[in-house]
Amino acid sequence: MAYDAVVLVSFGGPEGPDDVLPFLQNVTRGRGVPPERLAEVAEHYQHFGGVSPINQQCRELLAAVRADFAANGLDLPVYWGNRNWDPMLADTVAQMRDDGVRRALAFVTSAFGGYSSCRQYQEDIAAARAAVGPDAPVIEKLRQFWDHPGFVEPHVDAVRSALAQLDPARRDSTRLVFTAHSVPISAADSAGPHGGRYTAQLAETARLVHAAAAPDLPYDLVWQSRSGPPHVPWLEPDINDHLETLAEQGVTGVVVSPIGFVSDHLEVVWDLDTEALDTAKRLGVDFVRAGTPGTDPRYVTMVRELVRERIDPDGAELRRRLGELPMWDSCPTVCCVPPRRPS
Ligand SMILES: CC1=C(CCC(=O)O)c2cc3nc(cc4[nH]c(cc5[nH]c(cc1n2)c(C)c5CCC(=O)O)c(CCC(=O)O)c4C)C(CCC(=O)O)=C3C
Ligand SMILES: [Fe+2]
Repeated sequence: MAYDAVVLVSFGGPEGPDDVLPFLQNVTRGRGVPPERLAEVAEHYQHFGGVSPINQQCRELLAAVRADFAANGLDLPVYWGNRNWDPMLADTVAQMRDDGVRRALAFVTSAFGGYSSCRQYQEDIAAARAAVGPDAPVIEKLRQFWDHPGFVEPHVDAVRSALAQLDPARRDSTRLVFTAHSVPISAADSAGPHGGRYTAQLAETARLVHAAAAPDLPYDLVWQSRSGPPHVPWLEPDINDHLETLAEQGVTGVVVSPIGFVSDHLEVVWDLDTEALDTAKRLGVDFVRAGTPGTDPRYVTMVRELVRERIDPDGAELRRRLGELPMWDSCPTVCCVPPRRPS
């Protein structure tokens, strides 16, 4: 199968105060997020002048991937389109069509399975192609990469350097805490071809990062950034509640590693660096947040490797991974079927 382009597909974020509300409307259209929650999140964005860091992070990743492709003789143009904000994916796909692209591979900025992390991006791609029409390029999503060394190793190093900032004399009361975006329990239950994959993959990433970075420390996997109406159950505990529990147990310091994310976007700089940090301060717990892959060269190389896996004749042999959970290239149609939303 010949491919003639790669497209980076991401979430998108506002880049000024006037973008915030229309962006949030794009994110939450038809998703039953209460207006109070929306107002609260709008404030988080306005706190940063209405600018989410995510688009700039995508520009930097795009530049790094283009440079890496060029340096390694991979002669494919790299495009970029978002789910929720400019550059919108449909505009990007129209540009790809105008440039004569026939068949492209999509790198999505989420490592995991699940509706929000995987299936919804495939729906975004399908909707963008439908908007462009019958001559839109075919676009195939690259595989999930929760256990790829190019994703795991930057998290490992980030945990190591975060730990180095805590008092070594209090290592006995230090805890490693991994976080990921909470999702409705119904979405977690239906993640992947047989359900439960979002949490299972996160548990595997946590296990791999813990084993390589700090095997002597106890660790937990908890959740952040819960949305939705209060009566709908989401994955728990929340990081803030968990910090309370840890403080009660006598924990004096935490390294918080957001393994659920690939860059320091707003869920990281607000929900962790602002909110969770405040909670930890109030509890008298030392708190260091570990970094995310961002444009780590190993992560950038991973993008090229995922593409090579699919285009090289010996591609299957190129697959690097550290975990043991089942892995697949294209999702079956029954994968991550969106749960019915309670009204
Ligand atoms: C699993 C997951 C990821 C990780 C995978 C991935 O990376 O895609 C993720 C990432 C992100 N989520 C983001 C932002 C938002 N997510 C929201 C709402 C929601 N997220 C959900 C899940 C996830 N979200 C869900 C189930 C909802 C409820 C509404 C719905 O059913 O869809 C809302 C609405 C307001 C609110 O928070 O209630 C916002 C603004 C940003 C951008 C940050 C920035 O601007 O820098 C990023 C990277
Ligand atoms: Fe989200």
